[in-house]
Amino acid sequence: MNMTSTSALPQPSRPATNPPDGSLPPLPNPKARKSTPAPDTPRAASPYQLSKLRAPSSPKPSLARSPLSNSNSTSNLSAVRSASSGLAPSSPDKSLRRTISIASFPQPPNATRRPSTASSISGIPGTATPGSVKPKQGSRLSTGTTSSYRSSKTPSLLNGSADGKSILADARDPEASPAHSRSSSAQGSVSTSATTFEDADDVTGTSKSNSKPKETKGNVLVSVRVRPDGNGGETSRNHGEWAVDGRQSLISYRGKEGGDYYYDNVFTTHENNAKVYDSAAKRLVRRVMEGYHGTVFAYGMTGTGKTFSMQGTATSPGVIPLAITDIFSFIRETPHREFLLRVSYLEIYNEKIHDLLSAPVANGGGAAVPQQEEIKLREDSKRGVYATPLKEEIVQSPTQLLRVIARGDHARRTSSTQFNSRSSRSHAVVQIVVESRERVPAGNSQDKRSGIAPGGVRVSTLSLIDLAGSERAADDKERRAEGAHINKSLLTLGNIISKLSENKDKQGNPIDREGRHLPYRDSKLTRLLQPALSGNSLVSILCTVQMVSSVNAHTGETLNTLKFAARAKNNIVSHAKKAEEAYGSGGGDAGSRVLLERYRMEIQALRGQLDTQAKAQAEKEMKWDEQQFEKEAQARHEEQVLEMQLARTALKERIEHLNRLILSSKSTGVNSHGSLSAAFGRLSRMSAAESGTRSLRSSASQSTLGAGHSSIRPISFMSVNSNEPLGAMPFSGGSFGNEEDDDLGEFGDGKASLQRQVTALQADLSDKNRYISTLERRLLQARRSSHSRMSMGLKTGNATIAEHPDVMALVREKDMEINELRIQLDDKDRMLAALRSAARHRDLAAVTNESQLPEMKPKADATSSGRNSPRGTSDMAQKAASPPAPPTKSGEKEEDRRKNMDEVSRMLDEMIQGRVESGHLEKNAMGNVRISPNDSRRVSSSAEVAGLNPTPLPTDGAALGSPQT
Ligand SMILES: Nc1ncnc2c1ncn2[C@@H]1O[C@H](COP(=O)(O)OP(=O)(O)OP(=O)(O)O)[C@@H](O)[C@H]1O
Repeated sequence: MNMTSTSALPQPSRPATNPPDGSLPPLPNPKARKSTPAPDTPRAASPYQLSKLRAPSSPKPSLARSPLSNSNSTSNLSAVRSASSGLAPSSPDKSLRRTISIASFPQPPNATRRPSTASSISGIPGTATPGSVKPKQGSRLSTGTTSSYRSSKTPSLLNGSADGKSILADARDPEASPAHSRSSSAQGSVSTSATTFEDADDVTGTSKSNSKPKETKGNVLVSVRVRPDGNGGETSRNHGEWAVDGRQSLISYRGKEGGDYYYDNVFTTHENNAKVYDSAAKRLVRRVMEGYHGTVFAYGMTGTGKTFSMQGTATSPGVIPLAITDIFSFIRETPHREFLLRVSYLEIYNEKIHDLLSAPVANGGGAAVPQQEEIKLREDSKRGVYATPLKEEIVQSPTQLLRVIARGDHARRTSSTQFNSRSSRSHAVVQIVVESRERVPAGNSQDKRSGIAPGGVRVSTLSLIDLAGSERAADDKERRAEGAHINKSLLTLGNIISKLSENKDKQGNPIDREGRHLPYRDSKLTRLLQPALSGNSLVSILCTVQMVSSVNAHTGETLNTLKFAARAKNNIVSHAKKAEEAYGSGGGDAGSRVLLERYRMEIQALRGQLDTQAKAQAEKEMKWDEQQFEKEAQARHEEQVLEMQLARTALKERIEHLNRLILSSKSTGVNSHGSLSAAFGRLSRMSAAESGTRSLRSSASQSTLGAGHSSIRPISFMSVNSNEPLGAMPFSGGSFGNEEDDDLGEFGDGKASLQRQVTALQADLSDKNRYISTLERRLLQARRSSHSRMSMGLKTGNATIAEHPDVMALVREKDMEINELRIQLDDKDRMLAALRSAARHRDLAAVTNESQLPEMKPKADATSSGRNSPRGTSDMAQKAASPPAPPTKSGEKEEDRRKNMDEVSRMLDEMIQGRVESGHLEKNAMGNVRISPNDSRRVSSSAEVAGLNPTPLPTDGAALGSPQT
């Protein structure tokens, strides 16, 4: 997460005018200090493999050559260690450090060093040499020819020499650094405590300094590191007029203005970055984690190894990466507190402050990167001096932190100079703000939920500063301008340090011994360092020098650096104390900048919101459930309504269909005369009983019914369509023009399903069938009644005639005559038919005989031709009717005639028998026949209604009295 904020160097939570009472809790320190002036044995590699990390043999390696991604790998670390160990593979001072990767980030290496028998004095023989001071065992020397600077071994937070005095206090302080030996890690982590040296002075906690030690000066560490010769590393211990005694922390110069310079640490050319870190920065870093502000800065001439010491290389990480590793080690090993880290990175270039974390990534080659908005320095009573606006990034792992810093390094301005192919042209300030708070006990869920911790939030700042190197005027104009700014700021820094005193004005501002204000505002660097220089912070100054005997120019610069270091050691007074714990966003030192507190409050607020939202959500869900239930009920209701509607629609359709049928019936009647149509509509469904009195002349209708009309056509229509006289119908005729429409309407109705239509039609059909049967019955009745009426009408109509017996008799007589004539006529017809039949038979027999008797044919032909009588049926009939022709042979002719007569007789008998059977004739016992007494009446009736009686009644005739007649 990125966040823009402001950054400032450590600021006291209490006024600087109120120094702490008594001694500060010291770090636990081993009592045995053994000098381990091992060669520059590389410390275990750290993940700090960044763009600006420089390999000793290959300055300014690119980022691509040292990918950060390898940083966390234990195997890589091992590989790096083994590779780097090649520098002194057979050294008797070979490091015994053991580095084990723990969990997700690398652990600081252990410092288990054997007491070295090698001399820690570089350039100074183990034995006294002319012009030098022979160091005494167990004591520090302060002899010198011209001057002598001695580090005040004051019991302090940083040098651990106060341990003996404050052991009880330290034990009571739960937040003091864990025991120096952290080898108790469950995962096998190793000690992160500083490498220590066996030193009698430290054991007793006393100093052999000539001057009386000041308590608070122990909070400032000053170290000098000698860079190896540039010609392939350190090859000679002889620095000419210089003598370096790492064990004694002594640098002696035997030239002009020579003297002995004692410091807290003097690192020879053999000592590596790990040693430098352990001795110069480690304790400070751990104190920062405990709540103190701390500042580490590297000061020195260009090319002497400031950046090398602060950043290191991939194989030899410097102070910054080792500090980062230690920070996370501390966090991991301090489970009772929780931490929040944020980091910012700025540079002061040409007296302007730039945010290196907001800068766009440089396009390679170390070219100057266009910077964004300039950062201003501001000051307020609470925060002191701070830069704004400055981006701060919250980091959660060493890798992440290293990446952030690597990004800043990449953006930092560097250029090639006379003394350094990749010279830093700016002062770079990394600030790591550490917020910590007592962790809520694990079981206390109530407190955990409320976010209320036993203590407040403590905020401390670790400032890691790589200053630009002082340098002589360069040939290049740009370099000269940069150098001028750099030199000016460094000069200001030196001036301020030289004027530092414990004096303060009434407002608490530091003043020099003459009562003048210190010129912090003369440069951005001193302004930014003001809180640290004013005593609010633990301070560790690492001065780098290079002693090249052949280069005289270096001597002056080296002496200047050594003097700067000596003044810093003597003048800077630190009253550093633990930062106050902040409660709430408004209280305490950091106030609203305390992210941990802000986060706590934010978490609380968010929890509250979460609860509210959860409640709201629950209510919403309940409402939603209710709504869903209602919706479902509504849906069910709607479904039911729909079903009902469908049912109603179906019923309606059925009703409409039925109504349409009714209307159709109406329309077939007379749509223009509704009353009759309605009547007929009803009539069409009337049962036989209901319509029994109605008369329907329907012979035509009957024929129409069977005439192939559509079975679905209403019967009423068919009845009417029969062109019956209107007067004969129970209704008057009308327009049938709607019939087709009705039919179309019935079947063109898309709403009714086919099934319903079929059902309706079936129902209709059955209705019509019933109606047809009713009509048929009625027709039958009508015909019967018609016959009876006609008979009755005849009787009724003849009533007057019957009143006249003569007329009646006459009529009867005439009727009888007519009947008799008819019977005779019929008989004659029958006779004629019988005769013709007989003639046919005869002709047939004749033809048969001729075919059987061919020899007789000429005779027969001759006979026939001789009489010229015609042949054929008519001839035969004539023969049958007329007397038989004289036979050519008497026997045959007689036979034929007899046959013909027999046949005629038989036919007549059959006819008479038929009459007798039908009742027209009566036969008595004698075989004689006569006309039946009832026959005359039947004949007359039949004559009158011949059209209705298809069977003609034969009348008796006297001529038919016997078959012989
Ligand atoms: N102790 C050392 N051991 C090995 N090489 C070193 C050491 N100190 C410095 N160097 C090498 O010397 C060169 C210059 O070092 P460095 O850039 O750190 O100097 P600097 O003081 O930061 O210079 P500047 O002020 O110009 O930035 C680099 O190549 C670096 O690797």
